Amino acid sequence: MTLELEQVEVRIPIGSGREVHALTEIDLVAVPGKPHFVVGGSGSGKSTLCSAVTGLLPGNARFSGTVKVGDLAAPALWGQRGRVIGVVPQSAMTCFTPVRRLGGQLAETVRYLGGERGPGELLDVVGLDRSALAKYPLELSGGMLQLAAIAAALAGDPPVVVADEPTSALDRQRSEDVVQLLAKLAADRVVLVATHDLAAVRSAAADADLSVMFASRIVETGTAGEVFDNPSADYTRDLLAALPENGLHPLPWPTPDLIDLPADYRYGG
Ligand SMILES: Nc1ncnc2c1ncn2[C@@H]1O[C@H](COP(=O)(O)OP(=O)(O)OP(=O)(O)O)[C@@H](O)[C@H]1O
Repeated sequence: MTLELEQVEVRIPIGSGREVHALTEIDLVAVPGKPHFVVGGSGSGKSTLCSAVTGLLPGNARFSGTVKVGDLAAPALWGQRGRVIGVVPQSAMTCFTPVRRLGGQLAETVRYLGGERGPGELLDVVGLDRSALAKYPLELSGGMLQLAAIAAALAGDPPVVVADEPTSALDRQRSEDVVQLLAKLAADRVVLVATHDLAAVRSAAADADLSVMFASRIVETGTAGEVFDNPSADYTRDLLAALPENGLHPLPWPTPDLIDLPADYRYGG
């Protein structure tokens, strides 16, 4: 099953007739077999794109366009969160209650979603030792907790998994481990990952698909290796040059806030 976005737009009213142009003319196709990463600067729209897929947009957001998995399109798709779309949150801490052991929480999630794999099998899939089942969330490290959150996202056997900044609380090595795990999980399901962590994508998943966002639009899509070695958009070139390992050159053009953004706004003015 394929995840497809066609001409998706999201506008968020902020009062006095003004609105944030959070997503504009988004076309994206993510397929099983390789992960699809979405990268871009802060405020470019990565999280909103994830939310447009998972149905977790702000209540007052105006959505238009098509988001579908196979024949199931939003908004009906959004009602199948957990079963058709598994969600890995930015902070793993927010998806578990601190007062119950991990095993019970995972078992309850599996039961609720009607999943076929039990908590132990789910931990096997993400490479977390089964001893974690007897622990409280606060007894697990940040990296272990993020793996547990990925296990929870798989509890309903969804054909699509969406992860919004799954490495933002992790150090370099743990980030690469998580990106590698998500790439592995993409072998037989769609995996869409929003991240600012270009370095982790580069080192862990060079044959992944990559979309680059700037100011609410996707400005470039290709395989990660191609985009890193031969970027076609000016914004991608400048973003890569701004990485610490490339000399930390600041972006020469400003990043706009997205309030009432003119329709013809493009990087470089
Ligand atoms: N609930 C909201 N109300 C108003 N504006 C919002 C809301 N949520 C997001 N935005 C705005 O939408 C735009 C896109 O935000 P989004 O969080 O999707 O970007 P991002 O690329 O994920 O950024 P970051 O990497 O900083 O998380 C930003 O201008 C943001 O301020």
